[in-house]
Amino acid sequence: MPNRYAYLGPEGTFTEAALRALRPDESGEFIPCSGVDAVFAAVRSGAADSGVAPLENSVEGGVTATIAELINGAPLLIAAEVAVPVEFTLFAREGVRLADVKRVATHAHALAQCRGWLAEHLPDAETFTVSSTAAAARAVAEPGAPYDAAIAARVAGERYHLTAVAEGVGDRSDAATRFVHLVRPGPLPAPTGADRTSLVAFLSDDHPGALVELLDQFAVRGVNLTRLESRPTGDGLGRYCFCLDADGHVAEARVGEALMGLRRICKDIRFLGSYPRADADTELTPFMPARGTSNADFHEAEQWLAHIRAGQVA
Ligand SMILES: O=C(O)C(=O)C[C@]1(C(=O)O)C=C[C@@H](O)C=C1
Repeated sequence: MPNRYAYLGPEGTFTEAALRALRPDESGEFIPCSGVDAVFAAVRSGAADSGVAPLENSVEGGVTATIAELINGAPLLIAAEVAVPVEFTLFAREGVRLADVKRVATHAHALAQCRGWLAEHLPDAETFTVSSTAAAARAVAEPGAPYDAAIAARVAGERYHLTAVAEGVGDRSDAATRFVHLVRPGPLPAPTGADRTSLVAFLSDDHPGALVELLDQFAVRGVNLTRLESRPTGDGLGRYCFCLDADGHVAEARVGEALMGLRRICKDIRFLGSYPRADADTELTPFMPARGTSNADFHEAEQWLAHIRAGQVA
């Protein structure tokens, strides 16, 4: 049976482009979902074997719907990631000129990345957010569409037979979104030497320095953090948990020990996976572990302790 992949649809989303880049086989079945929550639900229920969702954007930051699903509900693991460049085009039905555009639809994250362009070129246009950029393009293509134009990926414009009214409407031409491949809990991908570990930490109590203690668990073991985001737990104002991405794989001593340190000081930890880093081959500066924090250093110290415990004190 081919692999069934759930993704934020419909056809033509940036998420679909991410899925095409991520999937290990060419034969999979694509299951377009109407929201990130539906992607998670499909993977959790087994309706899909895995799913793809956007996690963070280089301009607008974290994708709240994905982060909320990762924190809450039945746990899923991140098995892989990919960064996709996001370039936005303003699409309309044939014959519509820029001056005719009064109502623009797109995804909230896309809108946030095109605000400057819209303010300059369509200052009077009303904007509407829909479930995805491709959903906006599809809606514009329908007869009697409630919108004049959609901001979407080039493939979405082609898929729904729209005409490009303006290209490169994003405020940053170098914008990129990081997508994650979600699976039900199971064996972890093997370490590659350039991996990332994601988790959510729930503090035991609120006291001065609580966040510093948490960060210290990584710092003293020479583990580099690549993302730290606080999200409300939902248990009342001022109650937050912390979503972290760290360099390295949980199979590495340095990362494993940091996680054990967190386990000792936190109320709860949700492990979200260790998986190959998408930017591994673009890394310019090789990672140099701080003194005493290389995997070899950890291994040597562990052996030393084992000898002492075994009564083999030299
Ligand atoms: O609407 C889409 O095409 C998506 O894949 C979602 C999404 C997002 O959630 O940020 C992905 C990349 C772009 O930043 C805009 C929208």
